[in-house]
Amino acid sequence: MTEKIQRILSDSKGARWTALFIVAFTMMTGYFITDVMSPLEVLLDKPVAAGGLGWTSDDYGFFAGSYGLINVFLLMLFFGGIILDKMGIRFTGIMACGLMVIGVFIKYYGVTGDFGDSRFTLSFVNFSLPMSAAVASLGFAIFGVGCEICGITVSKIITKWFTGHELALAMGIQVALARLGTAGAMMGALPFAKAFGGKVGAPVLLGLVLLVIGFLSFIVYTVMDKKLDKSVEEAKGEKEFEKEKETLDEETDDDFHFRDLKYIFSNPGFWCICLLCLLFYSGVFPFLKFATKLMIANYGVSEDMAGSIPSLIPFGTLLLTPLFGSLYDRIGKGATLMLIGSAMLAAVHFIFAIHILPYGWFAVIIMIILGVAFSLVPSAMWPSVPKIIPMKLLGSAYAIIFYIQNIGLALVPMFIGKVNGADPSYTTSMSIFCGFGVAAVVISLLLIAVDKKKHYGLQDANIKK
Ligand SMILES: C[C@H](NC(=O)[C@@H](N)CCCCN)C(=O)O
Repeated sequence: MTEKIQRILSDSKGARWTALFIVAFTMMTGYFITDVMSPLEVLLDKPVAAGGLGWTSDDYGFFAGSYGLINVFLLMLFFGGIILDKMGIRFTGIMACGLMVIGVFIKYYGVTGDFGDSRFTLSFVNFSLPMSAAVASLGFAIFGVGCEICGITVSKIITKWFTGHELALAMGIQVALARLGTAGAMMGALPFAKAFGGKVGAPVLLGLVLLVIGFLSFIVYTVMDKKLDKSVEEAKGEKEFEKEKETLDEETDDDFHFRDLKYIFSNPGFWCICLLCLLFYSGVFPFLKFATKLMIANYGVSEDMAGSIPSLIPFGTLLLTPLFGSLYDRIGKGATLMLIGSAMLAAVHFIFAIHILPYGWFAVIIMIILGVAFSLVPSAMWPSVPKIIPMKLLGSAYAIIFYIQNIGLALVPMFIGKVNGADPSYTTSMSIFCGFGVAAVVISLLLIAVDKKKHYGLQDANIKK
């Protein structure tokens, strides 16, 4: 057994943590870009003559939701999972990073180009956007395809290196670093734009530069990935090692068959996780897009500080996601962690909806609680998927979960943008977000029941003693 431990690269602690930090950095740059425009709504809606882009809250809602448009309507994320399982990690990761860079480039052109008063109009569906919003949305949608495919690739990479080791902790740390990207964007984008004369393009350009560095770091990872595969190949000949290999590396094309997808689709635990993911994340990521303006409108926070309060959510998750992940590794209770997180999400949005204590300090406390919820659910949800789905289908499984989640990420901001236009008090939108939390609680309870019946082991520790 000891001899075996020295044979695959992923059994070296140093190697697997290095691999993790490299790909986590790539993801972090992707998350920075995802939210770099979230605190900028206050600049975007200024008239063009005043240096803004003249977007309405409806335009902004469309832009925010465009992230998931191609993923959802062209099924790109679904195909991305199949590409990942068929073509492997290296090809898919590089393709995804390339898409992210192209998307941000277009988005940058959208927010900096001179489009005058021109509009993009589809009269047959009564749809019209300022041209800058249309171009930026196109870029964001292409970026969204790359970012989501990169996300499932990174999840598969972590599972490949950490199965049988600190899987949930590793996933927790990756998610935490990604949140650092979100927090950096939420806190830094508005001051950065203001430092450049209120130019929306400045933080986007910064994000583009970071993203290119993230792309380069993924290329470095592909070298490690090759080495891991080689080490597995070398050990392949040894009989006692065969079984381990099956679990640890499923990169070979012949292992994936389309007919196997029915295993995913017929799995009730998988559907519970999909629904929970859709509901929970619909209550968090789209909320972040509107939270800065909510702080100004309902909590009297100054424009300069307003982005810092929602940034407490991702900042809070920095420590807590790995902490809860490590708890899950050692003690288990993954499904219970998801239930508690969902209940906290519902409670927080309920408090926002009823407008009690309209003070900045109170908003800070509520955001911290939301940060805890946003650590609990992801730290347990993502490492639970490999307990339900075999490794060779993991890319497809994560892709389907992300696909369903993207329906929320695309449609909820568009809907909330309209709702906020009609009810600027935020009561309606916060009640909708609260509804997502309540529904997530119901699904978490269902997941606990299904786990009991099917023995997935969601309540068991991940580290085998
Ligand atoms: C790991 C997980 N990622 C996702 O849910 C992504 N589908 C969404 C990413 C949105 C920002 N790019 C998470 O962040 O918890």
